[in-house]
Amino acid sequence: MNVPPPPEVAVDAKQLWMAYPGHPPVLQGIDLQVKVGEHLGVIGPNGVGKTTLFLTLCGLLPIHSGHVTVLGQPLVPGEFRPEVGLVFQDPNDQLFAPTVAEDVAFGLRNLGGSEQEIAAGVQAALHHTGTLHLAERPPHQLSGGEKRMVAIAGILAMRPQLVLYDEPTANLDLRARRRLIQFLHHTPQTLLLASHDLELVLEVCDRVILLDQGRIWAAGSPTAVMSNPDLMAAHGLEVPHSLRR
Ligand SMILES: Nc1ncnc2c1ncn2[C@@H]1O[C@H](COP(=O)(O)OP(=O)(O)OP(=O)(O)O)[C@@H](O)[C@H]1O
Repeated sequence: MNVPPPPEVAVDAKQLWMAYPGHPPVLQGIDLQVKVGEHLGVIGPNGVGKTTLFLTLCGLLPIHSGHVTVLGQPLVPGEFRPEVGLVFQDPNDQLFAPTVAEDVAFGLRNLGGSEQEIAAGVQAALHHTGTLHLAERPPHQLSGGEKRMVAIAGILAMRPQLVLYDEPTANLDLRARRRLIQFLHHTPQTLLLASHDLELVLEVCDRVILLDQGRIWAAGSPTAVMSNPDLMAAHGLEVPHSLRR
């Protein structure tokens, strides 16, 4: 049997346009390649299309025009791809089961497999995210930081190769944020990370794109892009403290 080689490019978008029905286009000709294993930051002011880009790349929104492949396969809107995981901006959008363990098991169960395999997958994901001690707790009683890590566990349980994190440090205290940065820094998967937390992007990402009005205005190393005061100011952003002279 001929097994195709694993893709080297995790995301390949050419002239991607997307518009919500009855509204002007949000994504206006995005050209983007993300290599397998890369950690890509997506920065830009409010409302410029970061979340829309992520939802589109996960197949949750229809494409208006353009050509996109994800992990070597053409993107088909509406198709569930367990190898592509999205961690939502608000963990409350993701967590709904009566216990943390059941929540983390949900996606795995949809993939099939024995109860033993599901239990092992849940244990591994909880362990990996440092949330094993929360297994029997109801998700709605958890703190914001705990919810975030449990939401991540639910995605990682499905063993994705590409994970998109939308504002992962929103509402986290300093300690939870630091723990998450360490976690993301060491994550082996290809990672796309949209955030207003520019220090997070600096610590976690190999490369960054600056999105504004649905277009990419700059791409390069996080230090090079984010230390450019004119570029940052032109797009309503500030050079992060650690890059100020
Ligand atoms: N369901 C929808 N219907 C119509 N317009 C929408 C919808 N969802 C988002 N938008 C609009 O699309 C644009 C891009 O929104 P999006 O959430 O992708 O921006 P963002 O860059 O992630 O913003 P933020 O940094 O504030 O999270 C905004 O103008 C928003 O109002």
